[in-house]
Amino acid sequence: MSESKTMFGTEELGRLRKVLLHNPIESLSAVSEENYKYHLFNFVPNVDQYLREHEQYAQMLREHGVEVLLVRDYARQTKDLLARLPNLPYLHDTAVITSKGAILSEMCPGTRAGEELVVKEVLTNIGIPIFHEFKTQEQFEGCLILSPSTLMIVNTERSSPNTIEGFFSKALTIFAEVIYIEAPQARRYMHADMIFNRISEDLALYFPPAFLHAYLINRQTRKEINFKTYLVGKSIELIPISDEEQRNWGCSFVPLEPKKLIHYDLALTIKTKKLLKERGVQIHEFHPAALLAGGGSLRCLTLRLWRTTF
Ligand SMILES: NC(=O)NCCC[C@H](N)C(=O)O
Repeated sequence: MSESKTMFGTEELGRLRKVLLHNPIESLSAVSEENYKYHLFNFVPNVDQYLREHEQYAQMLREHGVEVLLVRDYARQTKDLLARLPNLPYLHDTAVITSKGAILSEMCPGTRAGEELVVKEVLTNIGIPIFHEFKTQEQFEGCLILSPSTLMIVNTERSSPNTIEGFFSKALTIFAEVIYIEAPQARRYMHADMIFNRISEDLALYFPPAFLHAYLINRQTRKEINFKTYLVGKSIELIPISDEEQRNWGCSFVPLEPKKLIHYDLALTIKTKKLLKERGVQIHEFHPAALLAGGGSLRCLTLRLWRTTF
């Protein structure tokens, strides 16, 4: 395989090398007292402060050796769309990058519709092919790669079960198995990273009440499983987080490398931080204020393009 072919893909749980971010200079001031709910914000952001915090986060990634690409440097034909997409910074929801190319989301109707057009152009200009894109009437806002062999898809309020069903066979051309989770349809569980995330090969955080049903799907069979038992059988320890931690994006962190994360300082309680420290986990904390307006975590702000084994 040539070097350029290996410069994207996030299946490996090793080091985070390259990400895509978007600082929403053109769109954020459009979010007002009248429309912030329509725009899926929790409150009206302080624009200057939001952009400052976003830059601090980008700088933190660079200091940890991560290459940071910006949407504005790669969007050409779609540049005009940047002014009307205030949620474009939450790039994590718009695509998942495999070593075969991007699984491009189909954002729900409303304020986020159209983000995928920008992301498609940007990824193409970066040199990342599109492995799969959905039809315009479908709904799919991301999934989680657990390992080179396992993809996890959660049915949330931002996806349609039919869309997910139609994607299984394509997903199974890359992954040996798909874990499909039915979660409660509520904003607090809007995307998969709100209920589960892996810290290393053998450790993960999760919010048990969100796992209503879990299914294991491979090319031959489909069966209901107990999510925890299945992962414990693969020697993965699952640490449950509390209701409050889940609401504070407890599972939604950015793994820099196994057992080394960037996370909001307010996401986890002292008790969980202690459990993680005892297992050798290092957390680099970031304090958000204006960033909280958008209702997303640092992970949501980060489209991970490339991770390597080491
Ligand atoms: N993965 C995530 O949970 N993303 C956060 C997205 C926040 C955005 N304002 C939204 O509601 O879609």
